[in-house]
Amino acid sequence: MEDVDHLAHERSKAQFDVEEMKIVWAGSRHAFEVTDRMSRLVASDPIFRKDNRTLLPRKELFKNTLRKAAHAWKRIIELRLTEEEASKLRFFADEPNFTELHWGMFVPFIKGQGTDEQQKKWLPLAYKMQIIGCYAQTELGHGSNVQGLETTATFDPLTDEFVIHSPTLASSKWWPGGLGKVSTHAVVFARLIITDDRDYGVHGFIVQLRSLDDHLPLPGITVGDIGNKFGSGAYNTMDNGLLRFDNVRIPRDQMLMRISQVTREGKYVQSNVPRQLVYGTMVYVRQTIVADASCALARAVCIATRYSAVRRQFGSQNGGVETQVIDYKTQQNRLFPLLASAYAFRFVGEWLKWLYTDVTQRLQAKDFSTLPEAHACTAGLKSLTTTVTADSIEECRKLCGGHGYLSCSGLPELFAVYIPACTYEGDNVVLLLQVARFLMKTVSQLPSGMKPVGTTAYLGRVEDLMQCHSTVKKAEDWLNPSVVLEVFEARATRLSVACAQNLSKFAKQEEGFLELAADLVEAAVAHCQLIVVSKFIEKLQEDIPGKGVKEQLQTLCYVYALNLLHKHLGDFVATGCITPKQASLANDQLRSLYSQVRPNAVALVDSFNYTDHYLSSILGRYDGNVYPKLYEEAWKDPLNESVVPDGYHEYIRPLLKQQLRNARL
Ligand SMILES: CCCCCCCCCC/C=C\C/C=C/C(=O)SCCNC(=O)CCNC(=O)[C@H](O)C(C)(C)COP(=O)(O)OP(=O)(O)OC[C@H]1O[C@@H](n2cnc3c(N)ncnc32)[C@H](O)[C@@H]1OP(=O)(O)O
Ligand SMILES: Cc1cc2nc3c(=O)[nH]c(=O)nc-3n(C[C@H](O)[C@H](O)[C@H](O)COP(=O)(O)OP(=O)(O)OC[C@H]3O[C@@H](n4cnc5c(N)ncnc54)[C@H](O)[C@@H]3O)c2cc1C
Repeated sequence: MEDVDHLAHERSKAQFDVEEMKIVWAGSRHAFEVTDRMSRLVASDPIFRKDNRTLLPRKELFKNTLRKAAHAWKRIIELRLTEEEASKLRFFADEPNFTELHWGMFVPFIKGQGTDEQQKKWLPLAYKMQIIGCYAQTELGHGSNVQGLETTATFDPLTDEFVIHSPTLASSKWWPGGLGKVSTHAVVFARLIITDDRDYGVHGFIVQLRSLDDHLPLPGITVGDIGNKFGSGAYNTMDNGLLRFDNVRIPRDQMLMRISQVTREGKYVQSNVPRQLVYGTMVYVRQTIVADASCALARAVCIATRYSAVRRQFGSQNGGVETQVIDYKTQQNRLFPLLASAYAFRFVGEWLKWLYTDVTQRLQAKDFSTLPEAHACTAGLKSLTTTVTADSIEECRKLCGGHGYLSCSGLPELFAVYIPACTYEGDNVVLLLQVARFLMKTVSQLPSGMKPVGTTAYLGRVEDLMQCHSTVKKAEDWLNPSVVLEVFEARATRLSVACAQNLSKFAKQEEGFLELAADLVEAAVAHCQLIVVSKFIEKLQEDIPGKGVKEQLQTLCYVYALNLLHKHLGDFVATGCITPKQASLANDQLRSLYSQVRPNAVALVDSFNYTDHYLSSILGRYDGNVYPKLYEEAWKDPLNESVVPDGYHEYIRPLLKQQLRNARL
């Protein structure tokens, strides 16, 4: 009972309107209403229970996932859910499965790359789930280097077909989610080869893999699961697959032909659009991964914050209660920047969604000018937010001490499910190198008078930013958005310009890129952090209703920025943006901001509006009733089903008897 009181008291200290903050977090009143309704629907349905997940063997686990996915689809149809509601329902069901790839990649790929006719043929089947699709790009030998893929699609003019073939072991498709056991169809990336034996590079094809009658692989197709992955439960609910083609024939019209076509005569026709549009689905998914990062981070932070308010260690005097661990400055210094990052990623995710919608509309009007920026922003922010989120989930586990290591804390499985986000949809370092390439191009165009726009507009003020020195004289001076923004812009500019200067010393730019890759990655990170800081500041310019809500967000924005400044002090001081004295003032200010966050911390994580079902964590329970529930949970473990364990007679008893005999000798 005592723990329940702790959180009630915490909630009573909040200095802002939590209900209004929930709406800010959700993005709008409508989004809040849909999210709230869907999360409760899932939480109240026993089929979506997930407390036994980590104990199930893979086959049972997988079958259970299929059951849940089928049940989710049944509910979506019965309740006539909209696309938005259906996607929220799947989100709160909270179990990676084939439907993510079907809805998240297969359908968007056909929408983005299919001609009107192709869309008319395939989309209705996919929408009704009469076919199930996946995204088969990566191969055993090549993932990052998409141009290096080896699967071939050779046009046969005699039959008007493509022959899909895996010429080497390394060309086996390897990793696609949903491929191993479920998908009937796949979008397959293969090198297009036309009769003249010319290789036209990588293109997307729709290939049927399994019979729609008995689910057996079609002739020429070898398909299966790639095996168990990191952690128990976790991502093992997904059937990541392998796939080989032995001269499999598909009709010509199954090459996705919006961007380029092969005619009946075998002529290659390139529409007047950049060929990179074939990577468009990756841009779309990277953008969704950024939004998803804020959710995963918020989930870990919610658990760690509530538990830190419940947990007490040391500091009792005269038999009084001990100190809540959340009151230790070290705990605050580790936890509150993560809380601030969750909000920061939420807002940059909202902005990125806007950017993606904008570039999509422009592409439809044949305006390709913002495509490089959209690629750089989605790649860079995907990399930054997933790296921070993965590291932060582990930090939250440590913030929960020993109990964080228990499965029922929810953190080990969250970590195991989340960490591949640093690799899929582009390895995070490879993606940062793409950002660096974009930055170097922008800097190299400055002398010709080219005015950078969008997220690189600050580079247009390169001369000022190379010279400026922060004017901060006292700690409170850091509580000024333009002061903060200026130092982040100056640091990003100076790191990019230094890289560009070093690159110019190489005779061949590609050689320079390889040699300076580590510095280039640091410049890219500085640029991406600047985007997050600036979008948080922009968010604060909006009219945000609700008592105290804006003030809380302001505090979190400064926590986010000043903590980054503290962590990357080397960059800021070495590039001369700030002095060591100003850095120390920033740290003083940060400490005082932590004191402002402290009374609001529990209410700030309540604002995520997560159900106990979604959190699946005894440490993060809304009521804070941690110890009785931990005690109860321990007894549910299969090891505790019998008092004396299986194996006692074979292995423990003989051992004990042996020792007894030895002792007597
Ligand atoms: C509805 C609800 C939501 C659902 C959510 C669903 C999501 C569920 C998530 C499920 C979990 C997992 C799924 C995982 C799926 C996958 O992993 S799919 C495979 C992903 N693979 C990759 O990401 C590979 C990474 N590699 C690449 O992207 C590229 O090859 C690379 C960017 C490294 C390109 O390298 P280059 O060597 O430069 O190659 P090239 O192709 O020649 O490019 C030259 C040129 O093009 C520019 N470029 C590159 N990519 C893009 C792009 N995507 N868009 C626009 N422009 C691009 C590049 O910058 C170069 O430009 P330049 O001006 O010539 O320098
Ligand atoms: C859980 C999961 C789900 C996936 N789902 C799918 C899917 O549905 N469909 C699909 O097609 N694929 C999928 N993938 C594959 C995924 O997209 C690739 O694994 C990813 O793009 C990384 O490529 P890679 O494995 O080739 O890594 P590699 O490129 O081999 O990376 C290995 C190391 O080399 C480094 N490296 C590589 N190139 C460079 C470079 N140029 N400069 C510096 N360092 C470099 C990387 O940073 C990394 O440290 C999935 C992967 C996982 C883990």
